[in-house]
Amino acid sequence: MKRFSITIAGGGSTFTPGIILMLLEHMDKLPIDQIKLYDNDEERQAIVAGACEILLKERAPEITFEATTDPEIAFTGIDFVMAHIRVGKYAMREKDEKIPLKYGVIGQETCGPGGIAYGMRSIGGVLEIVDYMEKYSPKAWMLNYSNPAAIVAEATRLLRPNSKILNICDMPIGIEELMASILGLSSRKEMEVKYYGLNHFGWWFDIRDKQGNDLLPALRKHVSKHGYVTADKSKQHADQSWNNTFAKAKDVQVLDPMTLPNTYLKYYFYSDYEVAHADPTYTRANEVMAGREKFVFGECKKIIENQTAEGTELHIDEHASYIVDLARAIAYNTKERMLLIVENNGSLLNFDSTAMVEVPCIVGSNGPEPLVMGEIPRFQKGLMEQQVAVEKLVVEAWHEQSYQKLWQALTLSKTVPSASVAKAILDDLMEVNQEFWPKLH
Ligand SMILES: NC(=O)c1ccc[n+]([C@@H]2O[C@H](COP(=O)([O-])OP(=O)(O)OC[C@H]3O[C@@H](n4cnc5c(N)ncnc54)[C@H](O)[C@@H]3O)[C@@H](O)[C@H]2O)c1
Ligand SMILES: O=P(O)(O)OC[C@H]1O[C@H](O[C@H]2[C@H](O)[C@@H](O)[C@@H](O)O[C@@H]2CO)[C@H](O)[C@@H](O)[C@@H]1O
Ligand SMILES: [Mn+2]
Repeated sequence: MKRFSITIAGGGSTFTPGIILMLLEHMDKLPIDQIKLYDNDEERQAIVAGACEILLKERAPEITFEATTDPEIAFTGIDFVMAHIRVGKYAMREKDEKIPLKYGVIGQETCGPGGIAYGMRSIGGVLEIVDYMEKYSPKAWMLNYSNPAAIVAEATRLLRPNSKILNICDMPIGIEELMASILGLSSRKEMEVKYYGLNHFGWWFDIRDKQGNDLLPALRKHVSKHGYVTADKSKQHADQSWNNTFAKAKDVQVLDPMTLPNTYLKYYFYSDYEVAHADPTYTRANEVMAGREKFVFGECKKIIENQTAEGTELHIDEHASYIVDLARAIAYNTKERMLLIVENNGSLLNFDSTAMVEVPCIVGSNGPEPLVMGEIPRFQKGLMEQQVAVEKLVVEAWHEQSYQKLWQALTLSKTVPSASVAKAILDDLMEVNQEFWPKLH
């Protein structure tokens, strides 16, 4: 049986150890010959890599392991690139979140001005990795979950139309796990869903069990009272801020009680509430640096110091097993049904055929085949048209180095109240992003 060679791009990510542990757990489904870590920050990656090397030697010595900052070494002889880079790292995420809040506007990683600023940084980084992959391993596939996935996906559609890249997000997966828990099902895989939207901006409109029974009414009843908060404490997020987001889905769902919403719609429907409840001096970036980053890097350092991973608290990121499902779909033509971010091309009948939408697809060796989700209602269509225009304008702004288009993008974002506020935020963001954005004219 063929064993696969994988490069993790963004090797120094807080998610790398959890994903490697997850890959080890699923070796029966996707046998691995080699794992390489690639990052452009040697020092940061060295800590994660040092720990992963020890962990792999102890738990799967048959896997060859290497960490590098050299693209030729990283991308030669591989089958898959799993990409989770964060251009500008948490220092820039903090600025993305805090600058808009100064103007009373949502400060969030992927929604509103913060997501636009992050998109302007990510496009170049992701395209560079696609190009390395195509140069050194032209048959490989890139499984991308670097954010902001909506903007990154539009950039690859427009600027690398023939590349073998699949854009995927774990947020619907996380929410479906909560739905399964709410329904008392053992796994989200017991549900078959119909969903439409853009990344971090979508709705479930049909959810059934394998016998075809309609599960939506029971879920709607629960969400209208508790959002996606489930009684099973083991399924709840460790961070209160995430649990607040899951609870807020209760208010988001009211806008269209016939569907179930993605949680991040709260930033568009309840911007005033979210801004009022944000601390402009301590945002999610600060929470993540003090929480996930400190924990992961602390544990990695302990492993290196002790020269063993025995007793480590690093844990498997089981919900990331969707990445194995995706790799298997390509490798073994499994025809798995998965939500991916793909070119619409008629999946949503009354929507821009060139928009990158999030819809169920059948995934096989030749990539994804989007399923037809039909016509979308006027409310969602209006919201999505506005948001997809923002995303396309950002990509055009990056490509054409256009200040004007980026200003339009910010002005069009539902989270921004006026063109003058958009300009003030843009000028501040441009100032701190000089190292990362193309020069705008
Ligand atoms: N779509 C999803 O479902 C999903 C879920 C979780 C996280 N993410 C994304 O995964 C990414 C990583 O998140 P994190 O919180 O672990 O961030 P992190 O900052 O801990 O890790 C990102 C790594 O990328 C590296 N990097 C930055 N630019 C690079 C480049 N041009 N080439 C190679 N490496 C580069 C950084 O040095 C860093 O080590 C983010 O984009 C995040 O938004 C996506
Ligand atoms: O603020 P962060 O860095 O913790 O998370 C941002 C990411 O959020 C999503 O992933 C969530 C997931 O939806 C949720 O269920 C839970 O399990 O945590 C995940 C992140 O820790 C989202 O899909 C990503 O794109 C974001 O980067
Ligand atoms: Mn996501």
